[in-house]
Amino acid sequence: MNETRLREEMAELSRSLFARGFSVGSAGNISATVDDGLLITPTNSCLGSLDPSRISKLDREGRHVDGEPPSKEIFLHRAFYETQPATRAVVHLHSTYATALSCLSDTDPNDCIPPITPYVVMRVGEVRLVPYVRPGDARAGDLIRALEGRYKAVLLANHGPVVAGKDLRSAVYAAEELEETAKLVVMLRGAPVRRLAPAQIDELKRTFGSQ
Ligand SMILES: O=C(CO)COP(=O)(O)O
Ligand SMILES: [Zn+2]
Repeated sequence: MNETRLREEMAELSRSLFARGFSVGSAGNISATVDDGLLITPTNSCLGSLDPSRISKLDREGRHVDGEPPSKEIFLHRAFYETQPATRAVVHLHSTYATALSCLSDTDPNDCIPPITPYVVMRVGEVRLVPYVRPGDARAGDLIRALEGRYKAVLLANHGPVVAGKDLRSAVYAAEELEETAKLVVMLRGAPVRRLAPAQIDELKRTFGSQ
């Protein structure tokens, strides 16, 4: 996909997320790689009304070369690209239910989202909790790098989800799947939930791979 089309797709998918309440105000940020660097939503921008031509562009060394100033979470996004060669897009939201799980003190930090449906296994996988740092703190990048690329999705404690994908649409769909599964997890709190069995999870991985 060429850069012009990718900019348009970033604005379209962002608008769709905003329209459905996955992001409010100026919360959240989205990035995707291009041949000579990466595109990322401008800091303090509203995902509901991005101007494709004003999306920030950084070169391969991380220098701001075009558009408005980049999201302050650029460290977070770059850490995913640095540790996951197949990742081409990263989506960070403050979507309600995933953020709720990121605030609950009894969320298992190694297994924030249990494998309760096939699609969360196929699109998201295991989700790790990343300790709290303030929004825009470069240490978020260090915390992601310490995971050595093992997780496609994480929850930032008391903040929200971050999801990586092989392209922009995959990352957005995975972020939506994560949010809807988080909603189920919150709805089912206290109820005797049946997780998918390890053999069922293996079958999904064998059949569908990592999509
Ligand atoms: O979600 C956000 C911070 O965590 C929004 O920050 P930016 O507006 O700088 O992208
Ligand atoms: Zn945020």
